[in-house]
Parts: sequence; C-alpha cells; structure tokens
Amino acid sequence: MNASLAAVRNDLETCTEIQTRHARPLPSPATLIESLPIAPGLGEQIRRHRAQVRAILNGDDDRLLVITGPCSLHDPQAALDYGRRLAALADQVGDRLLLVMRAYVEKPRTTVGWKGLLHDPHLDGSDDLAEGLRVSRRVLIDLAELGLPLATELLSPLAANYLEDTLSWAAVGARTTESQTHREMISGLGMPVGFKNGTDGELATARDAMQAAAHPHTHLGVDANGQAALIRTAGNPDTHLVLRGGRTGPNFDDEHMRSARWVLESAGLNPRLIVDCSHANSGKDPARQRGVLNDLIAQRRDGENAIAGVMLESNINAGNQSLQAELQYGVSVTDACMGWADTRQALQDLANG
Ligand SMILES: O=C[C@H](O)[C@H](O)COP(=O)(O)O
Ligand SMILES: C=C(OP(=O)(O)O)C(=O)O
Repeated sequence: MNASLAAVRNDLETCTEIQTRHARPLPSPATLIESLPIAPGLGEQIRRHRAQVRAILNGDDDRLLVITGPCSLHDPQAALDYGRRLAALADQVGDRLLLVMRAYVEKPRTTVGWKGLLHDPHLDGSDDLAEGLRVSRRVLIDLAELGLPLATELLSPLAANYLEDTLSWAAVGARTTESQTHREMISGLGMPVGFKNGTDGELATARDAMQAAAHPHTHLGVDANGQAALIRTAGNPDTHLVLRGGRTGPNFDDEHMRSARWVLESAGLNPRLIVDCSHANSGKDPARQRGVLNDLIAQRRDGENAIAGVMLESNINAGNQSLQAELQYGVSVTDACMGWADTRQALQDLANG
C-alpha cells in the first residue's frame, strides 16, 4: 500500500492545509540483503575483524587502530581504488596497525547539503534512495571482499538495518551523540561503536551516550521486512569515546587526554578511546592531520595508553571540490582530505616508529 499519512488519518487532515510529506515505498532490508547477501566466508571475516577491533579497544591487542578513508564515498570506483591501496598497505603494516577503511555513505550536515551516496547516489539532488541503498550495500560488500574491516557513521537508524552486517566499527557523529534514538539503535548492535564528543566539545554527551547504549532498551523500529515493530535490545558493552575537537578548539593534547580519562573512569567506562585527527582537531585543514598524528604517537611513546586508535580523512587526491563543478577523480565532495601519498607515508612511518 502506498498511502500518505494525511490520506489515512483523514479525520486529522483539516489540521494540515498543505501536504508537507510524501511517501514512496522502498525495498525492505530483507529484500535488499537477499539480493546482495554476505557470503559465509565474508561473514566470518567481518566477525573476526569486529573481534580484533574490540580487542584493541579493550587493551588486549596492542596494535593501533587506524580508521582512514574519504570523508564520504561518492564514486564507488574511486572507493574501490582507495580500498585496494589500503588493503595492500595493510599487508605490510598489519603487525603494528589494524587498518580499517572509512566507508561513509551517509553525511550529517550542519544545515543542508549533499547527504551522502545512500541519499543521493546520482549527486544531482534527485535523492534516489532505492538506488542509494543498493549502491551503498554493493560498495560496502565489494570493499569488505578486499579483506578490509569497514567503518561508517550510522546516521539514519532505518538505514542501519540495510548495512550493519557489512561493518566492523561504527560511529555516532558529533551532531547525533545526544540523541536517544541513536543511543537506542547502538544498544542493539553487535559491533564496537564510537560516540563522538559534541560539536561544542562537551565530553559528557558522549559519556552519557555510552552509558545509555550499554543498557537494554525497548524502542520503536522496523523489522527485517520493513514492518513497524517493537524492538528490544540487549545493550552494547563495546562503546567508546571519539575525541574530535569542538567549538573551542582541538582536544587531543595530553591535558585533554587526562581530562577524558577522568570523565570516563569516574563513570566506570572504558578509558580507551579514538582520536579523530580531522574535524575540529585539525580546524578542517587536512595538512594539519599529520601534526595531530605525530602528537598522539609521542603521547603513546610517553606511556599514554588511553589512545587505542586514530581516524584520518584521506582520499586518493588531496583537498575537496564542489559538486557544482566538473568532478575531479578521487577528490572529496565533502570535507577536505589528505591525499593517498601522504597517507601511505604517515602510516608507514607510524608502523616503523
Ligand atoms: O565530516 C563532514 C562534515 O564535517 C559534516 O558532515 C558537516 O558538514 P557541513 O558542516 O559541511 O554540513
Ligand atoms: C561528520 C563527521 O564527523 P563529526 O561528527 O565529528 O563532525 C565525520 O566523521 O564525517
């Protein structure tokens, strides 16, 4: 049935003089997953990768977790090109670093803008969500088949139903960490999840999110067939903080690290965390990400064992570009990224240092 809510609740229609919503059915999660399934061997790999990420975050594996990749994926071919380069590097540095590819298909926006491959796969404002869901799941599976663990930001709890089985790590972004809906969603996921501090730099928002997501919840959702459902979750014990800086500046130095440890330990939470070298920690200048990384490595060398992982925004080519101009290959259409040559050098230095 394709009925608008306004048509169904005709007794309420008089309250709404203008129809502000329009609904078009989409394939259910089960339909999409059946058409793009995860092969048993790949499922085993994803389980293994989740366990490795978990072990690093719990301090049982002393490698550094490195989440690196484009700010957003907009071109599946370029994403696979990046993935092949990363998989080859992972073979060289795997004893020191666990490389996880940032494979972000949804973008939160400060106001408005392109909302990611999942929302607008044709990059033209046509918002073909059916194709966006398909192409996003396809590219995530293709990337995972390269042997890579994948990371994404889970923005729409409905979209998570279509993608979560492909992921080894997920983020809740700075703009949604305070949302109860997102905390409920995370409480039902079987993978490690990082909550970013708020855009204002506030750590308590992420601390509260970790506590809420560890708890079982009952919430409104949809089942695999897309049917509205009462969802009960078990609680997710594998959440942690991601420091991304805030409105007042970066928050990765040793003083901020001590304060983050205090906030987490005094709430009985895991003090091991990830630092995002981009966003407000680099003032969105990709050239500064290397400096942030060097500082973190120096802190680890000086015995700061809270730093379990780092995040880099990196693409094949450096910088960013507007969707309004002719597109350059391998360049971000959202935040500016480091280029591949600098990324590879930084990660080789990290592994050898
Ligand atoms: O990582 C990407 C951006 O920082 C985030 O999505 C906000 O983007 P905007 O401020 O350009 O909307
Ligand atoms: C939007 C992002 O980050 P934040 O939530 O920290 O702004 C991101 O990592 O793409």
